[in-house]
Amino acid sequence: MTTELDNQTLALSQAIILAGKWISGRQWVPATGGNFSARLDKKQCLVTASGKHKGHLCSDDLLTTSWTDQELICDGKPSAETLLHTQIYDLDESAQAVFHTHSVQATVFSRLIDAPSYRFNGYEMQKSITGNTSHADDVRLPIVNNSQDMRLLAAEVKTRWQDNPMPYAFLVKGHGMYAWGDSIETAKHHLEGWEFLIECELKRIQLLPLLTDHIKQGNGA
Ligand SMILES: CSC[C@@H](O)[C@@H](O)C(=O)COP(=O)(O)O
Ligand SMILES: [Zn+2]
Repeated sequence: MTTELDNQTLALSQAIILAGKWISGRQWVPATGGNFSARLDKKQCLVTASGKHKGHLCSDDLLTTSWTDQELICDGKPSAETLLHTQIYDLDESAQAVFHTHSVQATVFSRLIDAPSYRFNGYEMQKSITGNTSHADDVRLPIVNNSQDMRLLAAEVKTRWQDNPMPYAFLVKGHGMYAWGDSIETAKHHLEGWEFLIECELKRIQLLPLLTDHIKQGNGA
């Protein structure tokens, strides 16, 4: 049993380290921003240690952490935002991995929107988010206000979830994105899908004031 757990921990650590290199390569975790985790069981996960560069993680930077409600038990200093990860695991029993990123596009976009969520519609890539089957359907990305108090932020996520289960991601205003999935691979797909959708929408918003009827009508004969 112990050997089995060690092998599972080792495999998940390696997968998170690789994901960190990929995410860092996309410029989504500058400096020591971002944090990652993978579920070990119902109330235990492997989470990145606080203050590490997420593109250069080693296996010692992945800490086994258990929790009950908002109490964390860990031999070490887990991510300052671990409570958001554990909140997601508690709210979504299917969640197996959580990635938190600080991309420029998600950070800027979240600051432009003065509403609790943003509606995406018309993008084929909406189908990269589990449960979405058409570009023609709406998918709303929640935006929660930032706070340095993780208990407060986790409680806010819980309240918002109870109103509307979240589409495997949410934005924290002026801060970044949380994305998750039922495996490390799916969590990466959700992260990449949402980053793509945000980038498209941000570009569309930027270009809208420059759009002329001439361009709209196909740029002439
Ligand atoms: C570079 S400061 C960013 C932190 O305040 C925080 O938002 C973050 O994402 C990383 O915190 P960490 O404790 O390393 O997991
Ligand atoms: Zn952060």
